[in-house]
Amino acid sequence: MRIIEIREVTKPISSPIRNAYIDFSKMTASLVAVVTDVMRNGRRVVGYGFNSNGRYGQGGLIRERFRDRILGADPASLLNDDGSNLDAHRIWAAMMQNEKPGGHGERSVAVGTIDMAVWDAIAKIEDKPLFRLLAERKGIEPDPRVFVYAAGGYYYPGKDDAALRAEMRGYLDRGYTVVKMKIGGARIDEDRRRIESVLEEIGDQARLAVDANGRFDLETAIAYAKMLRGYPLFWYEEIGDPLDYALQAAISEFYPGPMATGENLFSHQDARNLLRYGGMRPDRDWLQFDCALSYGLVEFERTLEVLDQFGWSPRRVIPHGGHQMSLNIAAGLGLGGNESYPDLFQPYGGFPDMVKVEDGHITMPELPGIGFEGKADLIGVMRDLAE
Ligand SMILES: O=C([O-])CC(=O)C(=O)O
Ligand SMILES: [Mg+2]
Repeated sequence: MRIIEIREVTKPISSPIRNAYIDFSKMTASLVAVVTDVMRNGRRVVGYGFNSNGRYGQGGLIRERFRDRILGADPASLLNDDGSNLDAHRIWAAMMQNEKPGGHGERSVAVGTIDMAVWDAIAKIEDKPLFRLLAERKGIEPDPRVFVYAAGGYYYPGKDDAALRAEMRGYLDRGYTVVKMKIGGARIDEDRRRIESVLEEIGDQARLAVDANGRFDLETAIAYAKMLRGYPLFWYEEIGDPLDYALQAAISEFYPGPMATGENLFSHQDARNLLRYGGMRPDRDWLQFDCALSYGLVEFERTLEVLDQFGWSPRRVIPHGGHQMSLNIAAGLGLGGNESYPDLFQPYGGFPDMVKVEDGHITMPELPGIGFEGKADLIGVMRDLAE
């Protein structure tokens, strides 16, 4: 058994939307295929992965560094002890040889994208859904029913409050019970008006989360905290710079409600610093580490160990990114749920075609691997790359 090829293509996932920090007019994503020599159900096993939105495609790093380390390794050194499957931890170690510590953002997306494809291949070789494989390996029961929330509410040229309300209404109509909108890309009085109009639209049918995308300095963060704490929000997300743990800690003095952050922390060491210094409260706050941006599931398992050491339940993690990899981790390892972008970042985001949102939850289908084969538009572009 061996990996015979690794392919990468960088694809556009652009749209005219804008958060408080960036627009997505030039956004790209890497799509990766890990091609094996294994046959299952009459097909060659190919694992697929892609990186989450918000960071650009990583074709250079994947093609120039990480692919060749895997393909150059002794194939037997990448297998599990009995040689019956690939071993994600050994493949990860092969990718990371000769890499210095620190500086995680430089390579964590490239490694995380390949790691997703490796796990897809491993679960397909076992002919099981990834979430079942993960639970089985950990000796726990999977929970195929996963909480999901609808992320959107971006700034968009010409978008007024009526369009924002209509967008949110569309999420409620599709079964979501929590919706998210962007803040910090307009003046505070304008954001207050946008928030009030969404709250009026959703009434008691849903809760609202707001996301500042790391835009605020301390003064602005406090001004928003004082404004936002008057509303029953689901969470106040990514308030200041992702690495400014002192700012995050300071805001808990001003904002008693739930806060969320972590989508721009890319290693278990960064996660540990957040828990050490960020003043996050395990009884109400949320962590949003996204494996596809942060060295993959091999590293995410280390992050979950850090959480455990600091007394945090995996239920407090609702990853960023809206991809099926995190859905599998949520169902298999007991996370609190997953993000979803019902109208954005297609075909990469979203669920297999037969999956419906009901009362804010989805139920995982029984598809081998991550489940990409259940999403026709997605598996179409994947197979174009490698089959
Ligand atoms: O706009 C983005 O970069 C995405 C984001 O923060 C989120 O989904 O929480
Ligand atoms: Mg965010």
